[in-house]
Amino acid sequence: MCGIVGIVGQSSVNQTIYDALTVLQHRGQDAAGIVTVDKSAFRLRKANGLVKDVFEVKHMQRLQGKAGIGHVRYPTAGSSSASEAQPFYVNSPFGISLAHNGNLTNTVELAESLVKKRRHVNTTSDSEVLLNLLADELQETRSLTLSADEVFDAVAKVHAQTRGAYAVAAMIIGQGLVAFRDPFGIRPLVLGKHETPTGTEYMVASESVALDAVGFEVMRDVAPGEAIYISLDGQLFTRQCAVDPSYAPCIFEFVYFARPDSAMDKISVYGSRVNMGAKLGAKIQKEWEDHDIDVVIPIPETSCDIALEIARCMELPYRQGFVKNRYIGRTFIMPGQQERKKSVRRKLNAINTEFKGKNVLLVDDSIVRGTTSEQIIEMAREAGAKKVYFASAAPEIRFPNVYGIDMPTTNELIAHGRDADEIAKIIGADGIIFQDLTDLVDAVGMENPEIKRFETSVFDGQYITNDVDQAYLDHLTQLRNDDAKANSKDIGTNLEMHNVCHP
Ligand SMILES: O=P(O)(O)OC[C@H]1O[C@H](OP(=O)(O)OP(=O)(O)O)[C@H](O)[C@@H]1O
Ligand SMILES: NC(=O)CC[C@H](N)C(=O)O
Ligand SMILES: [Mg+2]
Repeated sequence: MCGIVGIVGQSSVNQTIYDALTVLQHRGQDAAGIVTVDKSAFRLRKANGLVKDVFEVKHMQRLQGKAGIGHVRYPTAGSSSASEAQPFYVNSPFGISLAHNGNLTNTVELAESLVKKRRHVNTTSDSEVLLNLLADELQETRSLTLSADEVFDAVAKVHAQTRGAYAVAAMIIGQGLVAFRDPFGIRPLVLGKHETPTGTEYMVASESVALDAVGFEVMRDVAPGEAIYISLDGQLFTRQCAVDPSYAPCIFEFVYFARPDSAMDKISVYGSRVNMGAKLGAKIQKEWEDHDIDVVIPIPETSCDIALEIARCMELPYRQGFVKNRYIGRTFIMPGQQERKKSVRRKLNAINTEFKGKNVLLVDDSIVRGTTSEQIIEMAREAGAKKVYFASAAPEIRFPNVYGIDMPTTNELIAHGRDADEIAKIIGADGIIFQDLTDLVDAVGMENPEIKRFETSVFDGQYITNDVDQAYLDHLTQLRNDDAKANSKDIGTNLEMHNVCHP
């Protein structure tokens, strides 16, 4: 899902960006990077790995400057090679560095158009394409000092050509920080500030929790299609740059990706998860009137808030039957199925006494590939459970995601072409129940009734950008099935190309 941060500060920003990235680590565990503006030069450090491993003291010392951007990566396009870690850099015009959360759906066409404009894209990343597109539009301005309007005009032209999902923070050397969000606001972006004796500092980030953690006050969400420009002397400008913007934020952010202590588009992630629990609890009671469930047990970590509410609604005990190893990251966003599979048992362990002789209802936020549920049910039985029921706070996921979640192929989705009974059989559950899509939309939407629509394509196959057809999905399957990804891992480890990235 990737996390992005951008700051124009009054003093060194390296530590603040680092701290913000650690708080956004749940959005991407594969690679991390920071770029700062040190007078007239960019300082860059990026590599594969977690934030704590990528940045050593020597890197932090080199990341000087009062403005910068940062990124944590969960690859959803291109390869997982270190050369596709972000931020990306182009030297003209000015020198621009860009961090992107999301996924473009017309990368191939855009890349072809850039070739015709004699622009070189050195990796297979859609984010590098986006950077070159922005650079190309800024190139048109010809002025040595950019006005906010010139920056916004360039963003408007980027919107006009780009399809898909994108929340972006880009630093233009000698000028300022530009941040923008796609016209549907599929990916989140929030703006905040911090008053200091020498002036106001501004920050953009994927989630409000990043601002909270570094002492910035949340001002508001960046609107769909809107761009924010903060000049390096600290002036804030904003403009709507899309022709027909309308809200359709990705509902999966609320189901799984975002941290519960974040608010996105004025929707409390925690609140929406509690609502999901209430809706699902009511459905279970209605559909399984004579159930024999003894206890509700969450599958840590994301589902805990949901399971607690289900238990409350059903007047059943809630018990933490699984203990999570805090040193293992999120399994769903790991790059390969082998790794994901191995990690479940390393990550979660059952407390036998909580299962012995009981009929348990296991709760998860979602079932995607079924990697977690299948192994967890096995563990529950090994721990002595009599019957194991399963509840998912999201409906059946039957369609690929093309907007920044790595679910590119239908075949890997356990619910694709299967009904609930068939899914229960595969994962070994005695019964399974899924949230209805209308209930999920209500659960999230009731936190902010102003948002009338969400991006729900993984559940209903309706792609909001209207440009996704079967041919595109087939192309994606070819590009990003597990075998293709495994083969492309080592391609292009060309970090040394980046002249500002020292070892
Ligand atoms: O059906 P699957 O393909 O297994 O995917 C779904 C599971 O993956 C996620 O957990 P994850 O371990 O990534 O993170 P969490 O600790 O935040 O729950 C999600 O919360 C589900 O448990
Ligand atoms: N999850 C994301 O937002 C990924 C951003 C970009 N598509 C990449 O793969 O690097
Ligand atoms: Mg989970």
